[in-house]
Amino acid sequence: MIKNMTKTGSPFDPESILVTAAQMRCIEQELFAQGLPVAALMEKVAGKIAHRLIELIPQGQKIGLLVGPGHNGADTLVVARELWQKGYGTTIYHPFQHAKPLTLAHKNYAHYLGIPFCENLPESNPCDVWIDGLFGLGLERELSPELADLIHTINTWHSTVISIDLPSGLHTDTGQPQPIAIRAHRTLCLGLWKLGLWQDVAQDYVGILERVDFDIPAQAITQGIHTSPPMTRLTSRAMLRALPIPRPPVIHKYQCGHLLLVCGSQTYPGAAVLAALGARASGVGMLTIAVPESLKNTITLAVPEAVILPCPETDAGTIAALPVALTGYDFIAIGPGLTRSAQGIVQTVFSTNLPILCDADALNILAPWSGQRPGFTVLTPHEGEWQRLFPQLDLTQRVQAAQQAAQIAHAVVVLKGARTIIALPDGALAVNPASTPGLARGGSGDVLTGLLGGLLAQGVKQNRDLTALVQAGVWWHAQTGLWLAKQYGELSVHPQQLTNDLATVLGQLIQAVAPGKK
Ligand SMILES: NC(=O)C1=CN([C@@H]2O[C@H](COP(=O)(O)OP(=O)(O)OC[C@H]3O[C@@H](n4cnc5c(N)ncnc54)[C@H](O)[C@@H]3O)[C@@H](O)[C@H]2O)[C@@H](O)CC1
Ligand SMILES: Nc1ncnc2c1ncn2[C@@H]1O[C@H](COP(=O)(O)OP(=O)(O)O)[C@@H](O)[C@H]1O
Ligand SMILES: [K+]
Repeated sequence: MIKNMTKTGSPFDPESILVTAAQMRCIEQELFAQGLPVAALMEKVAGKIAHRLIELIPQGQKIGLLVGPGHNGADTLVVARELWQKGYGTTIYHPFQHAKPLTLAHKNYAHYLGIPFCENLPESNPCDVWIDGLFGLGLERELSPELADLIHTINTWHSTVISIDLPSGLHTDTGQPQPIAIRAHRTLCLGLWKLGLWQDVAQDYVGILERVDFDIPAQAITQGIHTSPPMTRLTSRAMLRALPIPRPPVIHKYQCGHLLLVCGSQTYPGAAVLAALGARASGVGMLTIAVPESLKNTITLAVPEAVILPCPETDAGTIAALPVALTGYDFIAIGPGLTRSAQGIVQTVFSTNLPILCDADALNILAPWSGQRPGFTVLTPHEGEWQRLFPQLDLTQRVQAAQQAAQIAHAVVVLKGARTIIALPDGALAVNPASTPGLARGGSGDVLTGLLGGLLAQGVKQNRDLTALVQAGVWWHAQTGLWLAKQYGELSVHPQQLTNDLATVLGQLIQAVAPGKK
């Protein structure tokens, strides 16, 4: 019996929680309802922001502070006061006629202190650093042309911009600019990570992402998020609870899972090799690879430990049929390099109730998606495959689209990209927060398919949390790319290199989080 789909990420590790604007508001309201004065929270939060800014900004730098009408602006006024009193040259830009009472109070006090105010931006950039406190999670409509203009000007000045909570103009939940947004060098996100900051579209705006923790009590977090399926951000701590899959001293290879990979064609023999090498890196106990019979030698040379299933092939060199019954395998991964003419075997595998992962051409053959299958199913589309699979789901809202697809297909949907999203049928969502554009090349996904297939074969055999392994595999794959990019540059992240380094990089990742652990 396959273990129920559950989520990783401790419920109270703030680093792993993603919230919408509405959830953050709910959490804040709980704090205020339980007696924490709004102004007290603001002082605490803004004090922490100011402390961080003093670490980041050398004395003597001229600082411009963009102050909005709400509490994002109020935070920034408190920061302006603290920086001013520490001797920084600060100027406040507050192009608003109205403001919330607390914002007004801090504005009056800043005037009383003699901090210079300006209504409008000057022609040329007067500051070394800008603090962006125009809007945070309260942005509720498109920016007016005047405000869009102001943001455009700041962006054209290319000076250092540090955004408070979110880059102003960015939608808190979708990460979409409304219609423009500050391009920050660094974003100091307050309290809990906002969902929008981790979307592909936001990556051009957020810069370096830091979270300013302000000790939100666990019960307030629970109260704010318990009514919706959890949304988590994959953290090393959580992922290393699932990886590496424990391997007791007395174990034999079949207890480490048996994966069947159905892949390859004469057109794409390499996809089968890369997927097989990805599976090897996963530690799977037994690997059987079904390929067109003409590829048998190629695969054997590349992956001598694999059992090859030479399949009858079409004139075009694609798999015509599977020569055996699909029994004895713990998991099946199908797709890499099949070409779209392998409909027969995709339907054969799909119509079983076995646990499977569909990638690449298996997805193209199953597109557009219809129906559900009883077995545990993982789909790993990139945006191109997505458009064929779920043409009705709007990809500009990646989060909602992934959640809807997971429910429609009753599958774990891995929507790959710069920030890969993993959605579950129950609506739970996880985002992989770090990767490298070095992975944006053909073959990276084939490696991921093999890696996930191998992990899931082990997971099924040992009755582990399969969705935790999908998340951990996505994280591991991206972290290995990131490690290579940092060590040797982005061009070093080619798929073969990835397969060579997955296992050793996992060892490094473990050492970084838990020195001494094997
Ligand atoms: N946990 C947190 O996130 C905390 C949040 N705080 C700050 O409070 C912020 C949220 O404060 P608010 O709810 O006041 O929201 P904002 O400060 O983000 O701005 C909302 C204000 O801007 C106006 N507004 C919204 N969209 C507009 C548009 N397109 N054009 C012109 N005006 C627009 C609204 O009418 C409202 O007055 C957070 O982002 C954060 O900076 C802090 O007070 C402390 C804790
Ligand atoms: N810009 C990017 N930044 C980080 N990771 C990326 C980026 N583009 C793609 N990736 C990752 O690289 C892999 C590409 O997979 P895929 O598109 O399926 O490759 P292929 O099908 O050619 O093997 C995915 O894991 C994806 O998350
Ligand atoms: K902001």
